[in-house]
Amino acid sequence: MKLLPQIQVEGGAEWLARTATQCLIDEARLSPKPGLVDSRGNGAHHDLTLALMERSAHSLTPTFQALALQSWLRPADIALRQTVGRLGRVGEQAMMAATGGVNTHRGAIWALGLLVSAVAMLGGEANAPVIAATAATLAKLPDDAAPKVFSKGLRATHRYRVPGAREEAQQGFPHILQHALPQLRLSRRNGGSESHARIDALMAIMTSLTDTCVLSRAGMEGLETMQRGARAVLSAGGSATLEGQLALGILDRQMLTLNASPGGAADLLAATLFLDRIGTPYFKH
Ligand SMILES: CC(C)(COP(=O)(O)OP(=O)(O)OC[C@H]1O[C@@H](n2cnc3c(N)ncnc32)[C@H](O)[C@@H]1O)[C@@H](O)C(=O)NCCC(=O)NCCS
Ligand SMILES: Nc1ncnc2c1ncn2[C@@H]1O[C@H](COP(=O)(O)OP(=O)(O)OP(=O)(O)O)[C@@H](O)[C@H]1O
Repeated sequence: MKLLPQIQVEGGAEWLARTATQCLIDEARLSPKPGLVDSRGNGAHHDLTLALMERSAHSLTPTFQALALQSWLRPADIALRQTVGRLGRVGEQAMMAATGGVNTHRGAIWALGLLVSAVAMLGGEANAPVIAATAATLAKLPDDAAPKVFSKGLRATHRYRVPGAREEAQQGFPHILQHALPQLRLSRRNGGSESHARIDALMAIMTSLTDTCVLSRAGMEGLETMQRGARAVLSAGGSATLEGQLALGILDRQMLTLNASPGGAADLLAATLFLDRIGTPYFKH
């Protein structure tokens, strides 16, 4: 691993932060996403808009930059875990200040924050499996300074005995590595547009994620509807095909009827786009 002058570290951190923000914006604009905020509208959300999501994404750039700078070539230890936890909470405050108190990106700060830190720990250059494994090592460490809050996500994981956002990270983001990235690349190879490939990657996540946003709002019926509907889109040939688009339309209507929104899957799509982009390392530009 090469040691870089501070100016290059700062440039690398800035690039990581800008890339993470751009992935949040790309995710938010991508359409049509069932139940979620997209370029068409607010989906199942009454307090979210695309403009708010974009404002929130921009408010997080300094947080991602600070995470990258503080993590640069550092080992995964308790001291770094505490720093990352503190910066993540500062990011949540910045998000809340930018949105007037609306939760636009809590799950996304968690997933992308850990991945930005992991790339920086690896000196700015690594492949997706190594980055995800490094992020998992960090996520598994305890953060004693974390306030003991009983969140909606935690309540859903206890009630339904399923893994949530914490576990997804601690397991090394299996929905990104085993579902979303392979589907993104397969759909691109099959000649679909970039938007179709991204929608298919979202569907691949939704086929099996236990998304606590969906569970909190629509229970197990909502989760099963999401997983079944996403499988139907992919087995119809994906969103580039007419059959796939029909299945996607059905799923969209079902999610709206159930007031369900796969916010966790959306976060993991943004994180997938980030890992996909990091495949072209900054220092090789
Ligand atoms: C772990 C987090 C996401 C809290 O999770 P929890 O499940 O308790 O609560 P909450 O309902 O507030 O948020 C969960 C969010 O995760 C996303 N999500 C839901 N289900 C899943 C899933 N199965 N996999 C991944 N993400 C999911 C959704 O966006 C959801 O809104 C996070 O807010 C946290 O604890 N942050 C502490 C700061 C920190 O340590 N940061 C370090 C990295 S920056
Ligand atoms: N395009 C998107 N549309 C909606 N949510 C998204 C989108 N992208 C990511 N998310 C994620 O979804 C989460 C918001 O979901 P939700 O509104 O269900 O959370 P909540 O505020 O805890 O619950 P509620 O709105 O039911 O009170 C955010 O943490 C965010 O990271």
